[in-house]
Amino acid sequence: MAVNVPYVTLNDGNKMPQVGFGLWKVDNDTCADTVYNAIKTGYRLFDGACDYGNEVEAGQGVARAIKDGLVKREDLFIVSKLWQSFHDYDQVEPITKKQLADWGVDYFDLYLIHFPVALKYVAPETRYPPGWFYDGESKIEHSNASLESTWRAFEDIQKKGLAKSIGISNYNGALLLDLFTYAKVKPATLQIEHHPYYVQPYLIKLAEQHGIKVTAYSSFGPQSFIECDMKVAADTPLLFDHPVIKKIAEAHGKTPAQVLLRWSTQRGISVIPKSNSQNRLQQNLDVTSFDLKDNEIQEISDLDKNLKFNVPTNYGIPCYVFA
Ligand SMILES: NC(=O)C1=CN([C@@H]2O[C@H](COP(=O)(O)OP(=O)(O)OC[C@H]3O[C@@H](n4cnc5c(N)ncnc54)[C@H](OP(=O)(O)O)[C@@H]3O)[C@@H](O)[C@H]2O)C=CC1
Ligand SMILES: O=C1CO[C@H](CO)[C@@H](O)[C@@H]1O
Repeated sequence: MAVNVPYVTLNDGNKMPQVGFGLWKVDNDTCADTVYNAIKTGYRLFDGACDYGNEVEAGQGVARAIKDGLVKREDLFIVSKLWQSFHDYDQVEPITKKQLADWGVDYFDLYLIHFPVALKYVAPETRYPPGWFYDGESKIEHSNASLESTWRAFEDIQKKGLAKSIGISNYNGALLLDLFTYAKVKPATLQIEHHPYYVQPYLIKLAEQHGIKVTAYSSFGPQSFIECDMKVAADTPLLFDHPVIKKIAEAHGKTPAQVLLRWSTQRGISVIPKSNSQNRLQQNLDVTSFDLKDNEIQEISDLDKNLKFNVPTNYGIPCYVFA
């Protein structure tokens, strides 16, 4: 049976499901079916990106669900992101339109600046207009497109109705404060890495003080410590194996994954887990049927190690803006 998820109200009045489905690492050949099944299971928010390379297939899943009468377009909340190589003011509207065409829809519910670092690919290319997408061989340079001009382009695509809400991802506190000096429209959401090993309480507080809703990505933390600094990993169990998480999961008769998602949603933070398994997809959606006690939330928050693992390397070009 499909599960109903709660909605959060954004600072522009739009309503966003608090639990969504993340599309990173969803294979192209299974993506349409995965999205279709997720809709059937009750997912209404899909978190995509140009960089994930599966927006066409995700759109096919959406189109099939609409054709079969499972949902209407307005029931869905489609999120996409601007990739780093499209930050120039003049690139933003054309690439947004290209991504909308890939999805087969005429507006995004939310469009985000993916990373606050502008790049340019100096190369011929295949998938996008010349120089617009990485071909695996070209030279990459930093671009001098300012974040202010990219945000201005975002405000303009919102005015044109291409995105109902606009937001940012991977901004730190300093970049957020800088944005407040020039933004006419405040971001509706900030999407960041957020799990018990990387809590970022001050950044979250700053966003909340300015009415910006936070979305957590990588809610389960690293899946293997090969992804992290091994020195940190030595005394750091995977979150699914952590005794505190396991103890709380057992106390509630839930899985560690559900506890990790509930730790965020109960504090007003949205989540976008991805799963290729129908069973896990179903269980990740059902995160609000239990409440953690205040001391359990605190115990989980106390696991913080300031351990960020999702650091984009972008083929050797520095993109690290985190403190
Ligand atoms: N803005 C940004 O820069 C970023 C955004 N994102 C977004 O966030 C989404 C989620 O982040 P991501 O880093 O992929 O991490 P997730 O937190 O979604 O973790 C995904 C991993 O957890 C496994 N998993 C999922 N559900 C369960 C469960 N119930 N029990 C056990 N294992 C489970 C999945 O395996 P399996 O599929 O086998 O179930 C997969 O290996 C992305 O899809 C993307 O949309 C992610 C990173 C950066
Ligand atoms: O969103 C994403 C998930 O993380 C990856 C690695 O940092 C990014 O490249 C990707 O765009």
